[in-house]
Amino acid sequence: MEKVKNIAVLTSGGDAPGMNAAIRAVVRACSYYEVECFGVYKGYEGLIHNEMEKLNARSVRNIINKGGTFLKSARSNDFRTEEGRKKAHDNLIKNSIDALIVIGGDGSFTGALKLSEEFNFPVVGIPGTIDNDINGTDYTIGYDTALNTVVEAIDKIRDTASSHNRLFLIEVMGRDAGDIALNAGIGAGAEEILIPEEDMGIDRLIESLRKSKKTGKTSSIIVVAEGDKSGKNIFELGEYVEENLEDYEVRVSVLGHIQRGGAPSCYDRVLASKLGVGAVETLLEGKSQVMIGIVHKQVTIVPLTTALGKRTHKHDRLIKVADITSV
Ligand SMILES: Nc1ncnc2c1ncn2[C@@H]1O[C@H](COP(=O)(O)OP(=O)(O)OP(=O)(O)O)[C@@H](O)[C@H]1O
Ligand SMILES: O=P(O)(O)OC[C@H]1O[C@](O)(CO)[C@@H](O)[C@@H]1O
Ligand SMILES: [Mg+2]
Repeated sequence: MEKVKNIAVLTSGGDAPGMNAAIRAVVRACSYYEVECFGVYKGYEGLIHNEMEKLNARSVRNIINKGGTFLKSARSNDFRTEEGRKKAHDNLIKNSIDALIVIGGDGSFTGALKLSEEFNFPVVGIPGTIDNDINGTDYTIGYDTALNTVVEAIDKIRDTASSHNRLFLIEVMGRDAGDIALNAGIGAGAEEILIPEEDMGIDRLIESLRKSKKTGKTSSIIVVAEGDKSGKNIFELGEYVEENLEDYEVRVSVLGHIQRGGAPSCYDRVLASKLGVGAVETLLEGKSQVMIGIVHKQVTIVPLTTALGKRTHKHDRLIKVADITSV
């Protein structure tokens, strides 16, 4: 691979708090290592439509503390097609860009890998998603902030649940991953947690709630991940619980997109800074088709194919902790 002189960076998929901090770190690492940096707007959509501009160290001032992504993000259907990726590649070449950093989730990495394989173009991924659903990294950028947002929201709901002796079902994000539900659920002291990776069974849920009522509980919080396996949406689940559990008034709360916003936590800012610098250094070392992640506090480099593979990370221990601590 020839020496990298011009690097482009984009954010893609659902935005996540800390994406700005990651862009800032990429831009400033480029400045440190004296390579040009281009910011691409609106993820792969912007690449297809040639929406990019040169960034310098001053372009990214005062953004480390801001949620969202100033480069904007998008879900691009066109990039899923070979034709779309060809347009994107043509624009990279037209702007003399010789490597691309993609900050995003699993879908964004899948797209990056395809682009790289089809055109032999160097890419490095930085995991940026609140879902924490990427293999080969302990944390993704935005996850810690989202957890804190969820815990704060559940704490507030607990106040009203307790005042009215009610049972609340609270839906959190996570189509395929229970990380937010499980960790925020434990952190907020939820009685039950439903996640996509584990089918608890509705009858066991009712039984368990009935038991805890008998032990003197007067209100309950059930955290439900979007992709839970009950086969019912959260409102249907709420109705089912109300019909099958005596003496409880049930309410449903969907936390929604507040989980994606807000100022990044210090953890996410530092993580984003480490991974942003690591991504530029990795490209300058001539590596490609890899993700920069964090494992046991160490920045690590793993193939994108590994990042996209089945997660080795298991929830078993946390599920047990949740069971023991929620009685
Ligand atoms: N199979 C694929 N082939 C090509 N491009 C893809 C593919 N999957 C996803 N992409 C591209 O990546 C973009 C982002 O993917 P996706 O919407 O799955 O979000 P993500 O990166 O997984 O983030 P999050 O899950 O946090 O929202 C898609 O809009 C699309 O442009
Ligand atoms: O509203 P959107 O952008 O389609 O995204 C919703 C999805 O994105 C995620 O928040 C990840 O960013 C998922 O947990 C959620 O299912
Ligand atoms: Mg995803």
